[in-house]
Amino acid sequence: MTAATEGRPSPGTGPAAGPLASARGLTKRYGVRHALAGIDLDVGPGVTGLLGRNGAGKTTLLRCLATDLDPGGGRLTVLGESPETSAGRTRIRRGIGHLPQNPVLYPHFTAFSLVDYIAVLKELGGRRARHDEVRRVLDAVGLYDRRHSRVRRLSGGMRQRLALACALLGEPRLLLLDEPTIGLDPEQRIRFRDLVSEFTRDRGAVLSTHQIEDVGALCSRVLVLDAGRLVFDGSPDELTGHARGRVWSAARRPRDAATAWRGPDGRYRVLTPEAADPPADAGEAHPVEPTLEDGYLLFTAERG
Ligand SMILES: Nc1ncnc2c1ncn2[C@@H]1O[C@H](COP(=O)(O)OP(=O)(O)OP(=O)(O)O)[C@@H](O)[C@H]1O
Repeated sequence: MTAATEGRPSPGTGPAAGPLASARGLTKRYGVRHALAGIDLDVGPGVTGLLGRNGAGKTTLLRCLATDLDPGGGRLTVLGESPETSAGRTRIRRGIGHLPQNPVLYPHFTAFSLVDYIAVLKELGGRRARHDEVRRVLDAVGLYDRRHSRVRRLSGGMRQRLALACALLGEPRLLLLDEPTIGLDPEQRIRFRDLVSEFTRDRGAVLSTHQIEDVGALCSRVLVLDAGRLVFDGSPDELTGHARGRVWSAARRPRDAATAWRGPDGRYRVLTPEAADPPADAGEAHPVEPTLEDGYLLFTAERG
């Protein structure tokens, strides 16, 4: 079933020139712990992938961009606006869509009423245009047919898609997505990729994820955070290239590999610290083409 699309609100407006978001020396501390330790960053159109270990600072960065958290220091602009003033924060919130990690959804609401409630909070147009917009985003995430279902009766993946529908309301210029594909089945993940890819033809998205395949499939640029610092900023191909000549299929697990794991064929995928010959204790070994995951694993392994 297709939702009505007429009368939908126009994309969030605001200063058009310049990056969609820009940070200089951005810091955020929780007590003595630096969650962000001086981030310099410009976010442009397209999908920017944000990778990093658990606790690296990805959610903190997204929450600062979403004006949900006050950074402790540095300069930040989002959609050309500073979040330091109340008026600036309001304009940013109207122009972005934020899918937080572990979104809280009211269980007794129906899917439609929940998205409509968020649309009211976002002050999206009159009732008719707002309802058209609610139907549009529910349709976009494949939940239009479940619009009358109570949130508590939806599966985990459906709830995640419902939260994504809320983030898409009002055609924001910048989408901030914190682990959006958690719990999605493979079909819905592809649908999600297509949706975000179409969406970012003329807008931007920052996608924090541990699903490296999503980064390879969607992102023109990838950032790696490590202990609150930006340690890599480049294309997925460049990150993959980091592992070139350092990935082996080996008969045995060598002692000094950066990373090694046993595959279903009983052989070991071995990532070596240096581009050199395979480790002598790996037994029979031959080089294999690196993946984005190899590049990321080697890059983070080098940082201890
Ligand atoms: N509310 C909080 N109070 C105290 N410390 C916090 C808080 N939120 C995050 N932290 C700390 O800040 C650091 C960065 O956390 P953050 O959630 O941004 O990491 P992340 O990269 O998103 O991790 P993950 O991949 O596990 O979601 C961690 O050391 C974390 O323990």
